[in-house]
Amino acid sequence: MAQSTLDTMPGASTGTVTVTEHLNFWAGKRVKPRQESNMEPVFEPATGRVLCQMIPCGAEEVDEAIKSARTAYLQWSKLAGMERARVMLEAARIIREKRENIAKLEVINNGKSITEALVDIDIAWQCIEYYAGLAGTLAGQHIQLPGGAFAYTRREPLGVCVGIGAWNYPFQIAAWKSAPALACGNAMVFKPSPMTPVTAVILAEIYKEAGAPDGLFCVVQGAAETGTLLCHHPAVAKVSFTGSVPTGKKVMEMSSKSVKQVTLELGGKSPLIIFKDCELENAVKGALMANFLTQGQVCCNGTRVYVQREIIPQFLEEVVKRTKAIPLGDPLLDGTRMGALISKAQLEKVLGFVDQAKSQGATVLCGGEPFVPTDPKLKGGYFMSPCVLDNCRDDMTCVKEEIFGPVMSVMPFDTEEEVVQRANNTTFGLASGVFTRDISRAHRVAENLEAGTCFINNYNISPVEVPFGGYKMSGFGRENGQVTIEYYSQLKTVVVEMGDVESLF
Ligand SMILES: NC(=O)C1=CN([C@@H]2O[C@H](COP(=O)(O)OP(=O)(O)OC[C@H]3O[C@@H](n4cnc5c(N)ncnc54)[C@H](O)[C@@H]3O)[C@@H](O)[C@H]2O)C=CC1
Repeated sequence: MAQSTLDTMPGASTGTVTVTEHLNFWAGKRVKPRQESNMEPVFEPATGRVLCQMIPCGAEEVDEAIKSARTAYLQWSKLAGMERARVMLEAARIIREKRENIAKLEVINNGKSITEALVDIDIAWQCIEYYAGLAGTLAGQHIQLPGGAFAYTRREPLGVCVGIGAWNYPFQIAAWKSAPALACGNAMVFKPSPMTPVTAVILAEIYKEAGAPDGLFCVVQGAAETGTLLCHHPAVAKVSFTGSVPTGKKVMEMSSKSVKQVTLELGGKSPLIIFKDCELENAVKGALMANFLTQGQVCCNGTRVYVQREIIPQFLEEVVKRTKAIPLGDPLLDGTRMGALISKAQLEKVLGFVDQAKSQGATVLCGGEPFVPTDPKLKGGYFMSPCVLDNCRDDMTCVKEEIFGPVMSVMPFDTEEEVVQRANNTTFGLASGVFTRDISRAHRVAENLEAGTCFINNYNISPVEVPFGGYKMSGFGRENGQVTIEYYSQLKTVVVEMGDVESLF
């Protein structure tokens, strides 16, 4: 067998890798794409080189993948939870074994730093391990009825589920969606973002190696057209989507045609509120964690930073000092803490937001410019210096819209009541954060913020045991935590008569 790209990772460095293997996966193997004429180049963000070609799946291929998933589902759904758990635990073990190679390939395709990618891969196997633990606990209820009759409920899978992923956490999203799906007895067909096609197929290989039936986790490549085929397919029971609000709305609309269940993880413009009684150093660290992970391309980022007026000077001084010190450059080097944005278009879009902020009256305290590393191989990369904007107002575009880049907007506030009202004045509601030493205030603010998550005295930690998802236009349904079992299963009621039928007729 030819050496896989993953096996070449130990010696790989930025600018050296080309992926030529097939990136579709169903019926237990990688599948050659049919329509090479529609291929699109995929770039390595740190260099701007072509990493591979993404060749979208058409209707026949989507149909084949779904049929293959359906076959696997019929077998997998009949296993006991503990039997499914065994396969999933083995998959988690294999990911742990290959974590460094998977993380490296993720960096080459996504541009984030290796330090972060390793965390992403760890969260991926932890998620699979967590749901493996829950697989054996799925159970129904027994309900006694008059005359010895009784009913019981069974928690059953939905069938073939579709996962549609974004490019910011390619491998982790595939794990977050497949782990609860598989634990409940479903099969999944996953479509990664066309910009990050290379690691989901590795997860498919790992599930197979772990003993999953052929077809249990399939990967189809493609963009909007392939996504549309998946959302319209009559044999699909559920779509779990991560991405932008406009696409999420389309997914919901398409899924409604055949009444498919939907989970939507959409964007955000989350508020981070810093009170003057906070522990300032932690608040500063929290603000950096809330804004600069994955070059700021994180849906739950706390990009509207509200700081109580009295501490604004100290806060800004410290935040700017630390932002300027973020090591930016080759994402595969251990010391790097910020890599390249996903694409040239994304870089230009983010720089455009900074220009617009300036024209609307914001002050750039640092960054916000294209960054050209000294290493010649990175000259074509999509780097920008992380940016802190001061003198922002709630009506500015940079404060209202999701930028999806390393841009923090800072605004003063005076009172708790005022800041909570301003924080909630958005159509989004994914996350929020508060820094204060006053515990009553912390819990009161958490209660009053309209968001799916509120971090108290920290930001952007996402343990797999904890539910994650949005309020308002940030979506619905949850990922992670016990509750997600409910989004990948359905309840059947079985009513049992022990006596004679009392017929009215
Ligand atoms: N909140 C989040 O987690 C994310 C937000 N975004 C935001 O969205 C912007 C655009 O990024 P995109 O990757 O283009 O996001 P997108 O929402 O268009 O794409 C997300 C996924 O949906 C698929 N898709 C696109 N059109 C579809 C359709 N009609 N039917 C089914 N699937 C479809 C894409 O191929 C991709 O796999 C970013 O600049 C960012 O602001 C992007 C990614 C993640």
